Amino acid sequence: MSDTIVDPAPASSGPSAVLSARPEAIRLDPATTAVIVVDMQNAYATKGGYVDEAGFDVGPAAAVIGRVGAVLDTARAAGMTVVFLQNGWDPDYVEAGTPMSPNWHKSNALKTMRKRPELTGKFLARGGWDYELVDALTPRQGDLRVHKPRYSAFFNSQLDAVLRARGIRTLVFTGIATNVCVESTLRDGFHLEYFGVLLEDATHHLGPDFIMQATVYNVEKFFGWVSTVADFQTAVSQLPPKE
Ligand SMILES: NC(=O)N/C=C\C(=O)O
Repeated sequence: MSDTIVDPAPASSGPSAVLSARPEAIRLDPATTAVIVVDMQNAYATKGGYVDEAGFDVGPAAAVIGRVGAVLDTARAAGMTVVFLQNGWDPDYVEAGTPMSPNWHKSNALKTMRKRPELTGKFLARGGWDYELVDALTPRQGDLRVHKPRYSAFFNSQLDAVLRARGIRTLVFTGIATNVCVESTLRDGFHLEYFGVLLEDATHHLGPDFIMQATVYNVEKFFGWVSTVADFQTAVSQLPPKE
């Protein structure tokens, strides 16, 4: 582990915390840091939702819900911005695209509904249970919600504008799925000059375990920093509480 501390907001004069991370520690300034909660919707974290019905394992999501909640309590107390992302489309699936869109071909939600017509309209439609955030992670006053129609939250969404308007420089990632929407958004954030931190145990992947390891390797080596919920709590809980 190196002694370097990466500082995304060196001009900031307020209190900051140093987060233990790989490959280097990173300074978190609460005024310029947002916790991004990726798609903690029934679709991705609850039995009977889209990924469960499509054959993926949602079992580990229950523990992730608790860990994300703990991260949010710590972040809100320190005055960090909290952004909930919600993946999906309008109830008529216009935003999902036509066969001219790769999304129409690759989305396992759309494919499962085409294969099992009795499920048509159930998955990821705004206004439906599957699209809703899990009950335990209901947004609080001051938290932001951003709708997104593709894996990366930086495409066809308000995310970049919302973050820039608040002077956010650092994005702390939690949510599902590590290897799809979390990684896509962290990567695109890197290309837009955001500093991305993955709290690995506050995420869950879709697919075999090696795919989680691949994302962690990619983030640590190429796109950002990797840390844990306990290290985030230790660092951020030492900050003075927000007035
Ligand atoms: N939230 C996600 O990572 N979603 C992954 C797959 C999908 O939405 O089909």
